[in-house]
Amino acid sequence: MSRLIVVSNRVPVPEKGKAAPAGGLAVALQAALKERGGIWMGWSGKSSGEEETPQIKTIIDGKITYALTDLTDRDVEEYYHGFANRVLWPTFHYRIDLAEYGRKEMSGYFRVNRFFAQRLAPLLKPDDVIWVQDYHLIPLASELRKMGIKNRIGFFLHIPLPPADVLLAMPVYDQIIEGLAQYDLVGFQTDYDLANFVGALVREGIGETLEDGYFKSHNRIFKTGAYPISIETAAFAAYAKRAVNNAMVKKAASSIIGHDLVIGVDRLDYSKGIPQRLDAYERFILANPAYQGNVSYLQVTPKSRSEVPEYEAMQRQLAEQAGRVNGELGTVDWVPIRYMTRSVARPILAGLYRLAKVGLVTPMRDGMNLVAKEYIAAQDPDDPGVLILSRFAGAARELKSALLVNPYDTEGVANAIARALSMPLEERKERWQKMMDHLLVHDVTEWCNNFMDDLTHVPQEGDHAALLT
Ligand SMILES: O=P(O)(O)OC[C@H]1O[C@H](O[C@H]2O[C@H](CO)[C@@H](O)[C@H](O)[C@H]2O)[C@H](O)[C@@H](O)[C@@H]1O
Ligand SMILES: O=c1ccn([C@@H]2O[C@H](COP(=O)(O)OP(=O)(O)O)[C@@H](O)[C@H]2O)c(=O)[nH]1
Repeated sequence: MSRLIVVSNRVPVPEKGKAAPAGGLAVALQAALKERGGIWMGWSGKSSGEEETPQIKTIIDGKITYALTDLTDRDVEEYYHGFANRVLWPTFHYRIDLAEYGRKEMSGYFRVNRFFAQRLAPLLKPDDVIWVQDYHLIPLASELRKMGIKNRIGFFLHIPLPPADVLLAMPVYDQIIEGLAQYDLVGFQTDYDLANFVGALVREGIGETLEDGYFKSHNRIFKTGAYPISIETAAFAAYAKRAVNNAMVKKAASSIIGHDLVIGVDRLDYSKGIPQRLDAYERFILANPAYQGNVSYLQVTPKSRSEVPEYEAMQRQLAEQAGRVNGELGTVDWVPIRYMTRSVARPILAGLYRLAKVGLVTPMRDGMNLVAKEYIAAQDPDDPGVLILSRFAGAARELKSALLVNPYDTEGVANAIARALSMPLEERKERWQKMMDHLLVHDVTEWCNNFMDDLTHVPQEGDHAALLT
């Protein structure tokens, strides 16, 4: 069996003495790496300051080698904060109004990808299979190909892929698309993302669909597909069941006696629709005064990408908004919104999800949204809560028994909260069971296996020649 080489911006290096893994993606990829042996390469998350040529540091854990590199201050600024998070992230989340195009950041992005390719190439063997994760590393295959690397290379995009009119607003869209065409398999979260990709290229006359998901563009043939990512469903359900004994979960449980709990869990990001959600919750309380004093809304929102101005501004905006709503609606013995910016470990989150009668997941746009899936997995089968889910999250393509909402419709979301809190047990059970059955089959191991099966069977670079003539 050929080795697997995973490349991603962040690398979940296991920490000594820490039993709980970082998340479903890490669990699945580490399992695949353990089976085949291989390397997980990426950014260490640290800066080397001014030092221009940081070297790879390796950490060996059984059959897995973690290969990490620092980046210079300039690289972090231009590649990560700059192009990845101020151009690709907003554009791919349909927010061209927030995209900041700068030549310096664009060239920094391509430079860092070249640097990753230079560091990776000497570690490769001819039959290794390479799997690149996410928008930070789109040009990596192109750089590897320039160096003569012929291995099978797959790419999975964790975020949405917008339609042509949005995608093409990005000045370097042609280099980004050409970069994708250098892979052998390009995977998206949903059929909608895939259709947007194919539609954009066909409309612009730079791509052509072939049979079986194959696609022709930039003088290459590659496979495309939708591979919805998921969670380690059974394990997560077990965490939630066990979490009743956790001290923090017990404290939370005793603080909501006689109250219904509504929960929201999101990285602090404009794509997650948190201000719009707070508005909807406020509207719900104002329209349903009987719930005043009887419902608590816990919003867990760890800070993220604080160096990017839009994120920094949002931190202030949200704190003010939660404070204002609490000031206006709160009473001596009731706080309507419990707002936390500290992050919570997943096994504890599992317990908090289980306490909540309603899971509020209302992004304006989201690649998948694993919180939605975790909320379902964490429920008590005898008394499950209700998931309110934005139709613009990738998860909505699968979790069709959730209460699907449009996050731009404040009143619609407010009504959904009222409906969820009063939903009869039988309906809750029926909706939950359908979603849980789906997630037990379509878990993160299945996601990983499906992608790997396709990647190991696509024709290798050079074997397409006949098809191209
Ligand atoms: O690494 P950060 O800049 O701190 O950001 C954290 C991650 O955010 C994004 O997550 C996405 O992937 C999820 C799993 O596929 C998906 O459910 C979610 O909808 C996406 O937003 C990003 O894509 C990751 O690369 C980041 O590490
Ligand atoms: O305090 C927190 C908040 C979130 N998460 C985890 O972060 C992930 C968020 O993934 P999602 O796909 O919902 O969104 P992303 O942040 O990747 O855009 C989920 O596994 C959450 O359990 C966590 O461990 N602690």
